[in-house]
Amino acid sequence: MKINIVWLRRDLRLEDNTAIYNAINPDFPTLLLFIFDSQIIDDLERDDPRVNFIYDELEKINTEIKKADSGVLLQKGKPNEIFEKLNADYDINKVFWNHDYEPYAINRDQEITTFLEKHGIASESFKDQVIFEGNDVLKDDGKPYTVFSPFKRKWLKKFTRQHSQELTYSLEELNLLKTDFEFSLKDDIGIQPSEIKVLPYHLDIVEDYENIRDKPSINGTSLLSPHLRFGTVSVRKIVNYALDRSETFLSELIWREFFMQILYHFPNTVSSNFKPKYDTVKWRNNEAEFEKWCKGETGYPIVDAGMKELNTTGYMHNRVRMIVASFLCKHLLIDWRWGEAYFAKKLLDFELSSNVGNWQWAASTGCDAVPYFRIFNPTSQVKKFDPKMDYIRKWCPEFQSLTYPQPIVEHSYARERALDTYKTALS
Ligand SMILES: Cc1cc2nc3c(=O)[nH]c(=O)nc-3n(C[C@H](O)[C@H](O)[C@H](O)COP(=O)(O)OP(=O)(O)OC[C@H]3O[C@@H](n4cnc5c(N)ncnc54)[C@H](O)[C@@H]3O)c2cc1C
Repeated sequence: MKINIVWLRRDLRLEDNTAIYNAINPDFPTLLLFIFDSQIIDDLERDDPRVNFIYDELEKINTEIKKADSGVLLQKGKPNEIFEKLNADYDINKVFWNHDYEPYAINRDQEITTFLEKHGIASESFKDQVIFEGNDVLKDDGKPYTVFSPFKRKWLKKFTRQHSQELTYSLEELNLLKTDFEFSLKDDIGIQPSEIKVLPYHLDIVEDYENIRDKPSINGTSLLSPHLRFGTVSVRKIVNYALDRSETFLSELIWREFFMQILYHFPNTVSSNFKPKYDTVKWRNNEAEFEKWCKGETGYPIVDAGMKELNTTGYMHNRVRMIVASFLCKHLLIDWRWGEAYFAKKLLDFELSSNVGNWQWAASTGCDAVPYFRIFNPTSQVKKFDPKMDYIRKWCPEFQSLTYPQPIVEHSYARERALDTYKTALS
C-alpha cells in the first residue's frame, strides 16, 4: 500500500497543522514521523529539557492517534539515512513537511528533497510557523526590511483574516496509517528525564499585556515562546486571539517574524555582526567574569536573579533578558556570541532567530536604529521594573546577606569604558 508521510519537526500538534492538512488523501493513508536528528541531539545533554518536551508532546499526539489505531513513528539518526531506511520499508507516495528557516534546516531539507526526487518520491513543504515568511513582506524595492517599525507597518498592511485562517479536520478525516509498532521509550532514544519542564502558556494576560508585561515579579506574559518554538500551538490561533485584544501583544508576535526573516535573508548574522562596522569592537572577553555572569554572581541583584531564574527554570523574563544581555555586552564588554551561546544552551524557548536578533540588539551590533549609547543601568532598571524587589527576592534572596558579592564592576566606570570602546571601534 502506498502511503503519505508527514515529517513533524517544529510543529508538534495535530490541530491546525498545514502539512498534516495537505497530506489528507483517501487513497494514501498518512504516517506521522519524527526524527530525533543525531546531528542535533548528540551535542546536547541526555537530560536536555527541550528534548524531553519534544518527546512528551509526541507521546500526547501518539495517545490521540491511537484512537484511530495509528501511531507516531519515532526514529533517531541522520535524516538522510532514516529516509533511506523508510524508502526500503514503505512504498512512499509523497512526503510533507512544514518550513523551517534556520540555515541548518534549509540545507537538510534540500538534501532530503534531492534524495526523494532521486527515488521518484514527491515532496511538498508549507508555511506554517509564521503568518509571513521570507519573501512575503519586502520593501517596495523588493529588498528585505532590516528595521522593525517599517516591517511591522507592511506586515499589518498585508495582513487579512485569510492569513490566519485556522485549518480544521477531524481525526477520522486524517486517514492515518494503521500501525502496530510501539512508541519508542525515552531510554531507547537515549533521553534521560529532566527536572526542568515547559510550563503551559496562558492568554488571560493579553488584554492587560501592555501594563503588566514589563514587571518580572508577576506572571504577566504568556509563556508562549517554547510552544511557538516547537509548534505545540498554531501561530494562527494566537494571532487570531491577539487581533482584537492587544496591539502590543500582536507586535511582539511580529517581532518574532521580523527576526525570522532577518535570519532567512542574512544567515551569516548567526555568527557575524549585522552591522560590520562593529567588527572592530575590542571585547574584553574575561573568562572569570563570564563565569560569574553565568552563575549569577555579579553583585548586581537583578542580573544575578535573572541568571538564577534561567539556570533553574530554563526561562527568563524578557525585561530581565534585556538587562543581563546589556550587562554582559556593555558592562563586561564580553562578545554577544558568548551570551548567545549560553542562552542557546539554557533557554527552553531557544530560537536561533530571536536569540541572535535580540543579542545583537543588546550589543548594538544588530538591526536597531538606536546607536550604541543605550546602556541599561541595572540599578535604575530595578527601581522602574521591580521597585519592591519581589523578583529579586524570589531568585536571589541572598542579595542582602553579608556574603553577597560586591559589584563586579562599578556602573559609571563600566558605562564610560563601554562608550569609549565602541567609539574607538567606529573611529
Ligand atoms: C537577549 C535575549 C534573548 C532572547 N532569546 C529568545 C529566544 O531564544 N527565543 C525566543 O522565543 N525569544 C527570545 N527572546 C525574546 C523574549 O524575551 C521572549 O520571546 C519572551 O520573553 C518569551 O516569554 P513569553 O512567551 O511569556 O513572551 P510574551 O511577552 O508573552 O510574548 C509573546 C510572544 O511574542 C514573541 N516575542 C516577545 N518578545 C519578543 C522579542 N523580543 N523577540 C522576538 N519575539 C518576541 C515570543 O514568541 C513570545 O512568546 C530573547 C530576548 C532577549 C532580550
